[in-house]
Amino acid sequence: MEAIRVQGVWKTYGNGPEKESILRDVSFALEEGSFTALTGISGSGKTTLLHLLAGLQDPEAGEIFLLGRNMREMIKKERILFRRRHVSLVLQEAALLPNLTVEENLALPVVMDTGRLVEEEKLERILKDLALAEARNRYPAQLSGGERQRAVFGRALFSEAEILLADEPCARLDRRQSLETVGMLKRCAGLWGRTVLMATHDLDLAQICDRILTLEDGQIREG
Ligand SMILES: Nc1ncnc2c1ncn2[C@@H]1O[C@H](COP(=O)(O)OP(=O)(O)OP(=O)(O)O)[C@@H](O)[C@H]1O
Repeated sequence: MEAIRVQGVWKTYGNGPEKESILRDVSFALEEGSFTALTGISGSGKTTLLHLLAGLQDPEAGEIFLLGRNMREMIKKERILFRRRHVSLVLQEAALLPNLTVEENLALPVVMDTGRLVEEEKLERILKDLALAEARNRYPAQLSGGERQRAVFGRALFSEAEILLADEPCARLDRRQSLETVGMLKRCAGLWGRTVLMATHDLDLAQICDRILTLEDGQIREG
């Protein structure tokens, strides 16, 4: 099944002569469980596209289907709740709460949101799969950049959102950490059956993914 379908999407910024269409009739689909890189030069619209998928912005034209549901056909409240449950925008490491340990950072948002008790078994598995078991009781300031990035991803996995959108997750990591992190994200996404779209300007990192989509002149192309 398709996790994401984008059909004829347009996004324009500015007014009058300043008006510029960043996305022009963009269409593509991502299969469930796939790990895709979204590449393109700076300013090509990668972040804009992720924000449209996450619902932080709306397209002027076109349709966005998530898990088979057309976002345009939902009323606003329903759309917000749907995205909150099914889509996670994996932000940078800074998004971790500094006064909480790794395991608290992973589990607390879900516990607070749903009122459910922490599912210990699931927590253990995620900590293990992301090589964070030893770091579970440490605070974000006591982690390496790679560990922090994995913890942010772990939180998204714990949330059960089927769709993970990551914007330059390795921006602050060095080469070795970046390659390791993306390799781990890919394995984890596969193990946990999540659909991941990762924006990156780094072509070496993109090569690790199952598929590469490139934004160029407002259009998307394969490879
Ligand atoms: N809110 C906004 N208002 C006006 N222009 C915007 C806005 N957001 C983005 N832009 C412009 O749209 C273009 C695409 O920006 P976007 O951030 O999506 O690109 P990107 O591919 O993610 O770039 P980078 O790799 O540098 O992060 C840029 O030219 C940017 O200046």
